[in-house]
Amino acid sequence: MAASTWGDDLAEGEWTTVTRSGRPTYSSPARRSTNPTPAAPRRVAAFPKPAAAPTVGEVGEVLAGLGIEGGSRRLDKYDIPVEVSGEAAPAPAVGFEEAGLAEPVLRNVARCGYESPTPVQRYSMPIVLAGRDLMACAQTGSGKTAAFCLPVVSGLVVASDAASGARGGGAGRGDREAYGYGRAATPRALVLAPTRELAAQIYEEAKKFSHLTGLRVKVAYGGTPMYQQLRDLEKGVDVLVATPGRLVDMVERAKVSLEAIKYLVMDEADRMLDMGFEPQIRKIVDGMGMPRKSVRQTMLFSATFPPQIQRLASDFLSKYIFITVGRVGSSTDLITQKVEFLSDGEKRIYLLDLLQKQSVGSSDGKLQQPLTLVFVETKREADSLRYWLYNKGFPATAIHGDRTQEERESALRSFKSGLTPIMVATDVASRGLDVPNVGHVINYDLPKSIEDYVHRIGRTGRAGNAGCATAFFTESNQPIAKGLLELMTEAKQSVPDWLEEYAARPCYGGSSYGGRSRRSSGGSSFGGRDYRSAGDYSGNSYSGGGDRSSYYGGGGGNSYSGVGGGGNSYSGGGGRSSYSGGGGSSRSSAPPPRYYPSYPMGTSNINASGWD
Ligand SMILES: Nc1ncnc2c1ncn2[C@@H]1O[C@H](COP(=O)(O)OP(=O)(O)OP(=O)(O)O)[C@@H](O)[C@H]1O
Repeated sequence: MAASTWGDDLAEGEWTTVTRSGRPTYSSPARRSTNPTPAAPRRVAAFPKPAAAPTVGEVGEVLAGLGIEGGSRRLDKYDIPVEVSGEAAPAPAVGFEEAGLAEPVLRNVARCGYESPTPVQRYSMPIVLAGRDLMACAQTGSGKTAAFCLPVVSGLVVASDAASGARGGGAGRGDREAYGYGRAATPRALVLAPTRELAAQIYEEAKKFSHLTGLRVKVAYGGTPMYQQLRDLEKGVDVLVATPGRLVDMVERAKVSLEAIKYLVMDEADRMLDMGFEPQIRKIVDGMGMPRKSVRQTMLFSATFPPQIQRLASDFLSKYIFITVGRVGSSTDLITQKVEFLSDGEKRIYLLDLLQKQSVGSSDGKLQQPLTLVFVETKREADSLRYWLYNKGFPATAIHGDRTQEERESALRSFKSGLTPIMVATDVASRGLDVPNVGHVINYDLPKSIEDYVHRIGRTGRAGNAGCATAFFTESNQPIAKGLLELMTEAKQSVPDWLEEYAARPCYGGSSYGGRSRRSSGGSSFGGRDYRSAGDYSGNSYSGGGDRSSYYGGGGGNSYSGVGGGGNSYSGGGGRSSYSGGGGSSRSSAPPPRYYPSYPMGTSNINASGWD
């Protein structure tokens, strides 16, 4: 192919992403049709959907290509356990209307095409609307953003209406009149997120939920000139979404005041309170004029909440309610997980093998590739692997902290659109990013902590869709073996014998692997059970730890039994590993836990003789 210098600049029309028909249907992103919008229950115009690469059904084809059955299953109902602890927790809402959201917010929910709330939304909305603090642990892709945005936006709308009523109607929302050029912006809600891309994503969601409410939603993150963001803030802000570093900078320059904060939300809260961010977070919450915890309302959300982080987080909360949705700190059942034992030297060849197997060839020589995220440990490796893949004929882009913000955004756009369906990433892309229809997450380098693994694989299998994740395990990953074994067993995945052996070995290095993190590495403490009830889960429980909540759909009783269901062989070449997915935890007895490459493959797109 006539490759351009970089994956991001890939010439149009050369590659395509997987289509339902299996035929190559590549066209420029501008011409590509958008996914059908689900029927809105209320009569309002739906928000336009951005052009996205493959559809849900198409991801199913990817899984089928990898030998996994049932991948395209769209779940309408999902039986999921919910646990609630804390004093006098409000009952969950059945639907958005029953939750008590303000009318304009309900219209925006309908515009988004959301028919019924997900479990984390059902439980969170009444808690937040009742003015309670909340720590919520819910699986990746389960709708946490709306779970905090909707009640916060609704609360602000109601407060603004009350204030404007007290003033005798009149102008606008809230204390808009108090703003002016040169004055510090005084948001009433602050949402903190650990990465710029996640802040930008939450901002877009919050804007949708605030549409036609009169609320002003603004965003502030680093890597872009501050003056533009400041000019925007000077026009007034009700909801500010920010990364901690840029926010501290703005407050120190007296451009933003935190004195009017009524709602404080930390998304990916366990990451935010990990060693790297904690000092900044403490400064923002305790040292920059924000109202104290009994005055403001504080909400912490994540898919993982190690007990030691919960303990730390409880400093910021007042008489809070804790909810866990889904199995404790686990990955979702929607993701079929597989782990391969490799040496470092085998990784690249194996990766090519995987990518090749999931490529679907077509009559005119074009290849189709599902959206695939490849996680590596270092920025250098991200660049190096991306070049290498590109030279092997795979359109890849990369995202990591050494790229400029413009490059990062361009990489993400290129990935989302399917122009470069492979994205090599460091952990900067592991949390929160919601890219529809990512079919495969490959942990080329496993992370040091099991929480990071949970978040990484959570980039697929989102919002009721299926996905798959493959991990490359090397000798040096032994510290994570125990956590991985527990996680995979709990998610009813096929676990190779060798992983059990590694998990049983004594692990030196303890729970602060590398000495840089409070997070757990290999142990079982990654979960989300309320640390206040450790060992004795009896007190103040709303549901008694077993309410089963329907997911993405009203009514009930359908229970989801796991992805796949039947011993499909994943690997093809060599036939060493079974990728059976659902149907109960199984132990596959793996012959020698080594990878024997099935190359050369004689494919049209890979220069099989040119591996390095
Ligand atoms: N009630 C709903 N009905 C249908 N789709 C929904 C609903 N709520 C959220 N979604 C969609 O589900 C997807 C995942 O939501 P979101 O990004 O909030 O997940 P998350 O729980 O924050 O995931 P992560 O832990 O990875 O950050 C989004 O595309 C969102 O639009």
